[in-house]
Amino acid sequence: MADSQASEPQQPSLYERLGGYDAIYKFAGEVLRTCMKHPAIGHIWSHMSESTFQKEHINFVDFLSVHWGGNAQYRGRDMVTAHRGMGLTEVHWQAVMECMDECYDNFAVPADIREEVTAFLTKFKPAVIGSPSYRDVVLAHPEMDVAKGMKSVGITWPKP
Ligand code: HEM
Repeated sequence: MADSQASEPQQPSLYERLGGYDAIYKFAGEVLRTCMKHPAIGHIWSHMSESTFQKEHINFVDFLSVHWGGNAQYRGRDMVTAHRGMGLTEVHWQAVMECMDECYDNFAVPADIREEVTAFLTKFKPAVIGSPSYRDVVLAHPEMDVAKGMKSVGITWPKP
C-alpha cells in the first residue's frame, strides 16, 4: 500500500551522512593534498597554478555534493572533457585509490561509507582513464592545428 511505503524510514543521503558541504570540502581538500604528495601522481600538480587548483577543488566538491544529494551547483566540465588528453592510466587510478584509503583512515570513515564512495568514484573510471596524452598527439602530428583537438587528426576518445 502507498501509505505503508511512504512511512518506511529513508536512509539519509550520502551528503548528509558525510556531514554536508563543509565536511566534503575538507575531505576533498585532504584528498588533493594527499594526491599532491603521492610519488606516482604528485608531479601532476607541479605546474598547476593556484587558481586552477582552487577551481579544481571547488568543482570537485560541488560535483560530489550534487551527486550525493546536496543542494549545490556543479559548474565544471563533464568527466570525459575534463580528463581527455591527460593520458591517465591504471597507475594513476591506483594512486588515487591509495590516497582515498589514506584519507578514509585519517577521517575514520566507516567501512560502509568507504565502499559507497569508492563504488561511486569507480563508476567514472572509464571516463577518466585511458585517453591518449594530448601532448603526445600534438607532437606526433606537426601539421595539426593544436586548437582543434585530437578529433581533428582522427583520434576519438572515448572510442565510439
Ligand atoms: C575518481 C574519478 C575522478 C573524478 C570523479 C574526478 C573529478 C574531477 C572534477 C570534478 C574535476 C574538475 C573539472 C573541471 O574543473 O571542469 C577534475 C579535474 C581534474 N582531475 Fe579529476 N577526477 C577523477 C580522477 C582523476 C585522476 C585519476 C586524476 C589524476 C591522477 C585526476 C586529475 C585531475 C586534474 C589534474 C584535474 C584538473 C584539470 C584542469 O582543471 O585542467 N582526476 N576531476
